Amino acid sequence: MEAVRASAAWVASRSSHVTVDLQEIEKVVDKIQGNVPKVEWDFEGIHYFDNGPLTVQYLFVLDALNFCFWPDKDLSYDHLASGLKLALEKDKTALDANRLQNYTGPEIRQLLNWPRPLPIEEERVRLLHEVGLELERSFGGEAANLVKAAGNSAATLIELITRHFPGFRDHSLYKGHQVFLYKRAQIFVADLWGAFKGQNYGEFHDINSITIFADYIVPAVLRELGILKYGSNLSCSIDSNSEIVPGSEEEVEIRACSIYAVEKMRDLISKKFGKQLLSIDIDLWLWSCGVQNMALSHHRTLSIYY
Ligand SMILES: Nc1nc2c(c(CN[C@H]3C=C[C@H](O)[C@@H]3O)cn2[C@@H]2O[C@H](COP(=O)(O)O)[C@@H](O)[C@H]2O)c(=O)[nH]1
Repeated sequence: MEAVRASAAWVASRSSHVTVDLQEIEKVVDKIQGNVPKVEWDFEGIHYFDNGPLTVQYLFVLDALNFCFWPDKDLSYDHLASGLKLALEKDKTALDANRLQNYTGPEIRQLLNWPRPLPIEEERVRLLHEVGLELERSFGGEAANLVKAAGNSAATLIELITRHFPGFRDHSLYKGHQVFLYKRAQIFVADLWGAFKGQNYGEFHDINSITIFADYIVPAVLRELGILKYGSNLSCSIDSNSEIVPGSEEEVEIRACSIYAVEKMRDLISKKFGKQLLSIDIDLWLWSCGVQNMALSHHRTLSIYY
């Protein structure tokens, strides 16, 4: 994930709407004494898990749809995770590759037991079809085979996912440079690692190469901590719930600076306290703080990537 780390640093060094405050990072690191509170994967108790290939299929479909919940104020990630879990418990074939290729918008709603159209529903339909089709074409219909093909390397798995599934190619252009963010591909690796506790389908020798997952919750937490500082125009837009245009400098800076800030935090913890933390663990801590703070205002971008 060197491309993610390097391009995020490139953006951070040229950023004008967002600044990373290194002193605030140091204050936070000192306050927690280098000990990031441990948050268990599935602390919410909402995910499907059977310790086998169906769990891998579940997590891949989950992360294919793991984006943009905020336009419906009653909808959250939890509905997606628990909705797919229930659907699978009722019918073990619900996420089979041939079924994924044929779902319609209303059928996905039914699957998730959601009473009205989902945000950017047509894109969710298209992405499910893409996942079903390519899993069938190249991986015998099973996400478990995709994971096996990566040979226990997180970087290889992300490379395979982004090569085979265009919907996971979370790139942007910033001042003429290509920026790699890979939020949903990386979170899939982290979900495997968390669910299978680093064993079996969750065993990756290079799990430390993963960065945080640049969504709309973690940047809001970093801003609340004082680590990210926004310029006054951007602050006003976010606090008044105006939409931030996808691919705009503001949006790319928010996401890239979040990745960069956490990598800096990780380096500092290593230097000062001699602890080698995973970005995944920092991410889950920050994200769990964010989703518990209902008052947090986050940036709003219509995006299929996060
Ligand atoms: N950085 C980061 N972003 C994450 C997650 C997760 C869930 N991870 C699961 C894995 C293990 C845990 O037990 C979690 O259940 C979702 N998101 C993002 O949040 C947003 C949804 O927010 P709201 O509208 O309030 O539900 C949306 O962009 C979604 O893509 C994460 O872990 N890290």
